[in-house]
Amino acid sequence: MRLSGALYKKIRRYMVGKFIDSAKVRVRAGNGADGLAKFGGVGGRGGDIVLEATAGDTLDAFYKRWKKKGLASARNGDPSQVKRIFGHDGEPKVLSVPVGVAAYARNDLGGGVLLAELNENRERVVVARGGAGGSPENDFKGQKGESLHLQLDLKLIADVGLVGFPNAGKSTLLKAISNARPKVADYPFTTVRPEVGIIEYPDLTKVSMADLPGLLEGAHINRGMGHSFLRHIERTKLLLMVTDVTGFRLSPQHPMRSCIETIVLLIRELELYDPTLLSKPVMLVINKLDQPGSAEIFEEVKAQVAKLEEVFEEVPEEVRPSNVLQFQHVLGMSAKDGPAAVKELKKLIKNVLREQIMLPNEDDYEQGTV
Ligand SMILES: Nc1nc2c(ncn2[C@@H]2O[C@H](COP(=O)(O)OP(=O)(O)OP(=O)(O)O)[C@@H](O)[C@H]2O)c(=O)[nH]1
Repeated sequence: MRLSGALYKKIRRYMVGKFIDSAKVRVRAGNGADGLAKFGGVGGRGGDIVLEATAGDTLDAFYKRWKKKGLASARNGDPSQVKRIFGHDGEPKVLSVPVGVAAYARNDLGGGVLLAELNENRERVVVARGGAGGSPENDFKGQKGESLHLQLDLKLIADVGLVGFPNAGKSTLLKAISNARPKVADYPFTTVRPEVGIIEYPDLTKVSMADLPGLLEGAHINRGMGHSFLRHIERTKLLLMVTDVTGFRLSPQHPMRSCIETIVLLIRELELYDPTLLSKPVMLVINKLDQPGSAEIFEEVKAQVAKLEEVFEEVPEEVRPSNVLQFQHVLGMSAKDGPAAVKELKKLIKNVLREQIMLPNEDDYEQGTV
């Protein structure tokens, strides 16, 4: 096998998409207003900072809304006056965030404390409390509102993570197998943000599957979308490697990779990013079997992946993965043919996950720390 050539050649800029799965903003809740001691008047309470999950909202939009200002603040309470003895409370500030966000209060050491996770549309959470109004309890002195550095992380926890080079058919597969309706187009990087679909089974089992943007050679060094989404793979229970039976070529300036080469390169990328990733169960889907001549290639590749150590021996040292991977299943299909074509895959996914259920769930965020 020839794998030399410009392996880490520069990727054309316009092809490199971006998605934001983490955003920061400073928040300041309103201060409580002073009370009027002489008449026993109570000052208004400061407004809270509230996060509200909105389906369809994105962290990109949140980032754009707040990046310039950098600070979101709620209104202070109104003081108690002779005319209005109970001062009005300050309006809360409601910040719209995407569903699936985890909110952390950052500390000076760069760590953070988990404040809340918003997993339902319209779910609301107060992240900074407005100060109490001045009253006999506090000597009629309005209290300061809380302020903190807020970090929002898009928490993508899916059971299954689809990985593969661009254009392998991951979005098409997700569409065929789940309720997700991702955008599919005939050019690389259609998937610019992880899309999650739910696979439903007749026995009501539900399995979530995330389509992660196409991996690139060099993703481990943050090429393409690199780390930003490899991070999400860490939290999945099962990896589904999707390859195009006809191979992959990023552009005419890049070398053509055969199907088996893309498999080796994918293993290498995942391993270089985090060797423990490959201790998860991995299934291999060889897609686009409707292409002419693909049946023979499929049989050949199937035989090769059964003896990966022999394939690795032929690979130049600089791209050779260190560990031989054992795929749980190797499946050929044409995702384009829709749900019937992925029936078998659907069954296998459930079986593999069933076997894994005995394992501890390492995927969740550790409560309280980031
Ligand atoms: N012939 C054939 N084409 C397919 C099949 N599956 C997907 N395609 C086509 O391949 C192209 C890429 O499919 P996508 O599903 O967008 O691929 P992807 O892996 O999600 O791509 P990225 O978003 O770039 O990572 C589209 O034109 C699909 O119609 C298949 O089974 N057979």
